[in-house]
Amino acid sequence: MEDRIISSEANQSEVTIEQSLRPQTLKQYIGQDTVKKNLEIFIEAARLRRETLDHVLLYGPPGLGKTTLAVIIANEMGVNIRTTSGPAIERPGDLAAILTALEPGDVLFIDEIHRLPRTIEEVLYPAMEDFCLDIVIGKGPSARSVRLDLPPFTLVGATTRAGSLSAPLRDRFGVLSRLEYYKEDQLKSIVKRTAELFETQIDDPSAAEIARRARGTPRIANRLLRRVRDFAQVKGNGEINLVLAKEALELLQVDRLGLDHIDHKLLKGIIEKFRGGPVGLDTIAASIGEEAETIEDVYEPYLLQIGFLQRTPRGRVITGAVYHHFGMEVPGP
Ligand SMILES: Nc1ncnc2c1ncn2[C@@H]1O[C@H](COP(=O)(O)OP(=O)(O)OP(=O)(O)O)[C@@H](O)[C@H]1O
Ligand SMILES: [Mg+2]
Repeated sequence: MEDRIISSEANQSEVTIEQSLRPQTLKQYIGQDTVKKNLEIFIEAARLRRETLDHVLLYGPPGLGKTTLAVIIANEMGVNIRTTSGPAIERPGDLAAILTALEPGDVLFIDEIHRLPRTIEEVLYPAMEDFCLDIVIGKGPSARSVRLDLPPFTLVGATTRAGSLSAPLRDRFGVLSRLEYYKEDQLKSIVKRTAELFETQIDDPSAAEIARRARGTPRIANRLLRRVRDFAQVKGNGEINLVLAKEALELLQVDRLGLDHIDHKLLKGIIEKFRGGPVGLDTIAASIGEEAETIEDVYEPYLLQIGFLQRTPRGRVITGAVYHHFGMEVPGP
């Protein structure tokens, strides 16, 4: 799969820059008002009672701010954060080592928690419920189980696929927060905040233009801003205005709704080869030479979100909005 400028996943070179852009407090965190309001209350209550915060599960598409929020939770609680991920924990011993090294009240952040092996999950249950570990010492007939007390901690789990989480694990989280795609004005605020951190001048219409094409995703908004800023540096004096912004975005081949050539290929393929559908996922996949799974996980979510594509029992269907977007006439029934 090729690299796309509008990919919602972080690319290798972005990791460091993203860290420097992360808001550090709930106040600085733009949007996600429901999630924020709830967390504010739970954090305040836990602090007043001098207790650890309940375990928190953050779920939602890539790039919406799950990792950012995990760091903020630790900051707001005034504790340390220890970060790991589902696939990084291979044996029960790995998890035991992490858990026993925690300080009382710490946040343990497990990213991609749906990829935790089942055997590890089982070690996690008593740790989450009673702050203890059951470990087996020795082998064969002389093996015995020992119970180890752990410091109280808050587990913050993040996943892009809440559906793949086992029910017993999901049930052990006290707070479940779903992150939503951002609205245009929220993304605009994020773009302006990032520009300020970059010490780059950007006018309002340009920030709005970038926000509109960012597919509801802060990660994409920040990435587009960086590319537009490069363009403004080379073609102008570094300040971003609407003419420069539009020219840069045109060059990046991101259209006014944030669609790129792959989206176009997919949508036009369905129009031209299947008269707008319904057409089965596998048929689409074969016709444009992509894996069905890639289409479902990577290409489709945003097209469904903006109402360009619908999933029906008989297959995928294009909506009238797509024809409008391409300046085509909507075909009759
Ligand atoms: N609410 C927000 N306000 C300002 N910036 C944000 C917000 N949410 C996310 N960002 C920015 O977007 C970038 C991506 O966020 P983050 O890494 O937290 O996403 P994620 O949900 O963890 O993604 P992934 O699923 O890929 O792990 C960060 O650099 C962060 O600065
Ligand atoms: Mg993350």
